Amino acid sequence: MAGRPAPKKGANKAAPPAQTNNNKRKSNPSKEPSSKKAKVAPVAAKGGKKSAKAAAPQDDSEDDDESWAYGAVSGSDDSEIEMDDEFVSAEEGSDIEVGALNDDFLGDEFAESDEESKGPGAAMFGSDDEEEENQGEEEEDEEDIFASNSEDDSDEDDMEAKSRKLDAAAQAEAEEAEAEMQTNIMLESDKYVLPGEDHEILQSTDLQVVQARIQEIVRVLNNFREMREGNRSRNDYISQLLKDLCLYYGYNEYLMEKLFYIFPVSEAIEFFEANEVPRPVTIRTNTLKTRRRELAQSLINRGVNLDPVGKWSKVGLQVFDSPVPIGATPEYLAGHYMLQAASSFLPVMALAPQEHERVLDMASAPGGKSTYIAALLKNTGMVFANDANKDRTKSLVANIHRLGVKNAVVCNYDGREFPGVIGGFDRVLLDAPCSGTGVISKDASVKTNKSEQDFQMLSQLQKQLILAAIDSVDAGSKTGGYIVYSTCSVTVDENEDVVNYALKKRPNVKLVSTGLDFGKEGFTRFREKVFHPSISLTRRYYPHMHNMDGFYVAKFKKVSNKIPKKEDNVDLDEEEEFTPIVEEAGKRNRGGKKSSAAAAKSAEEVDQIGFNADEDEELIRASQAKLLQTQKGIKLRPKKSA
Ligand SMILES: C[S@@+](CC[C@H](N)C(=O)[O-])C[C@H]1O[C@@H](n2cnc3c(N)ncnc32)[C@H](O)[C@@H]1O
Repeated sequence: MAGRPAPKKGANKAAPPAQTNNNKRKSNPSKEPSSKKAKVAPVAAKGGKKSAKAAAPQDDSEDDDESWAYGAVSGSDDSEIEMDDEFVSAEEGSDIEVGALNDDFLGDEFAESDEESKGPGAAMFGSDDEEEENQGEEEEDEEDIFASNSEDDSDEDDMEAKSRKLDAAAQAEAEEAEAEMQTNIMLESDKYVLPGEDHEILQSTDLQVVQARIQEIVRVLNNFREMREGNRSRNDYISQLLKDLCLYYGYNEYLMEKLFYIFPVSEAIEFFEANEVPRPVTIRTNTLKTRRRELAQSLINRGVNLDPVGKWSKVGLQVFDSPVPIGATPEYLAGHYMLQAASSFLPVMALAPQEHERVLDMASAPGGKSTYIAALLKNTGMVFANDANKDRTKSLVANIHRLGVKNAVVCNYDGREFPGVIGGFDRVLLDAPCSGTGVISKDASVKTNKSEQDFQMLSQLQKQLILAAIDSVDAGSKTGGYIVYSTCSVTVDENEDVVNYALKKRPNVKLVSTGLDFGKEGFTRFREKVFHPSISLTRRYYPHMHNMDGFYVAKFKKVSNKIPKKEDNVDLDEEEEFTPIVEEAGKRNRGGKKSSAAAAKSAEEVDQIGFNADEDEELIRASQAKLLQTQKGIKLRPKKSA
């Protein structure tokens, strides 16, 4: 990025749906295009339109849902129509725009190109000066012709001179016609000339120009054989495109490259464009206190304009607009709902906790998923809502109270210390700390604040946490034995790579279907990487495709509590040496001292880690006794050993 000006402010801002056209990002008023051009969003008008419709994939037939027949949900139509109009203009304009931008671009390009090496464009477009000169000559010629026509004294010399002039005029006209033909040929073939490295246009902060170039390059890449210039390689175009995308959308180069290769070219741009548009506001009905129909009715009575989030959820509502702050209604304060992104319902739905189970939510603050788990358990069983960040557990506790959750234990451990803290869960959710590349529309700082090192550290942490999550589940659970891993990131390093690592390190788990009936399959190959074929069972969610935050969900079934020893584990490279997670946690825990009972065991002893019911019972009893003694002065007699 050396020497390149900082991205324009507007490029970083998440624009509201109705503002996704490039007017928002215009930086050079002197290059203001026609009104038609200004309406065109860069390639992703379609994505924007989807966003504007605010429809999850299964939402289409939601209108038919008779439970909503009563709904005073007028107004949603209006907003939709308004947005549609906006985007229809953008789409309608796009065809015309391509040509128009092409012209504009070529004009700029060739006006600035080296005189000596005038390309085809030099002949086609000529400079302003040349044009004036030609025009002057033409006028002179015309005057001459008319003057000569009016003269009576037509001697031979005069005739010859006039004839020569006529020939010259005809020749000039023919050349001009030829040049015009060339112009047309150029437009028809759509050859796109990349700017040279030293070209001034590379430094341009005129986002209009950058946007036009993005469109052109995408067009070339989509029809490379026909449209590429000379023997330019695909990489030449892609490297220019990546620079332009960084400039236009305001990402750092490292992240841009990471995200770009996840998608086919055009789709990548839809993704980046969708990140500029906020996702719909959604809430989750707290079924511990109310039902969705009742909640919807109460909110509608307050003038809130809403709809079910989609057929895939029985508890979600999408709020289009509200005359009252949706985070401060009496229903909110009474705990009838949680303000929660639609994507964040998915891992809990995949986890599918059953009544009376013991569930661990390993990274749970502020508790959107823990409280959903508690609701699905109908306040039976137990949810251990853990988070390593003590400050964040405050909002977790507040939400647990507000929503009337009575079966939760809040704890504050590094997740990697499990199952040393407590194990033998029926199900574990690991909604892992991640880079947040799925929620850029909410937090644009992600575009620039993550380095390569951050990604390495995150993926390392995620790998350690996923092993701890697996080890905390009891494979013998009668109803469960499941682990769900999720992130709000779309990068492969934080998703498929982590899951693949877990499969390698813990052959006692296998992937199973998430039970979610939409979402894209996880990658089984990505660039040079090849993953376990069962990773296709995992699911990816994208803002441009599902109109929800970018998300990833994987579900494992633990088939045995026995962790294979190193020698059984055929596929490990040196760096991935097998160490039971409890031992690792013990070392890490409090300056290398093994603080938990299980962590104190040697690697041999923890052959069969997972859940040790007696040990847990001991720990719980000891902690209850301590509590009774300190708070109520009651001293329990120690339990007689058998
Ligand atoms: C994606 S957020 C969790 C959101 C939460 N599941 C919800 O639905 O409200 C990730 C959480 O992981 C926590 N975290 C980070 N490192 C952790 C660790 N080593 N062990 C446990 N939690 C950790 C962060 O404090 C953060 O609250």
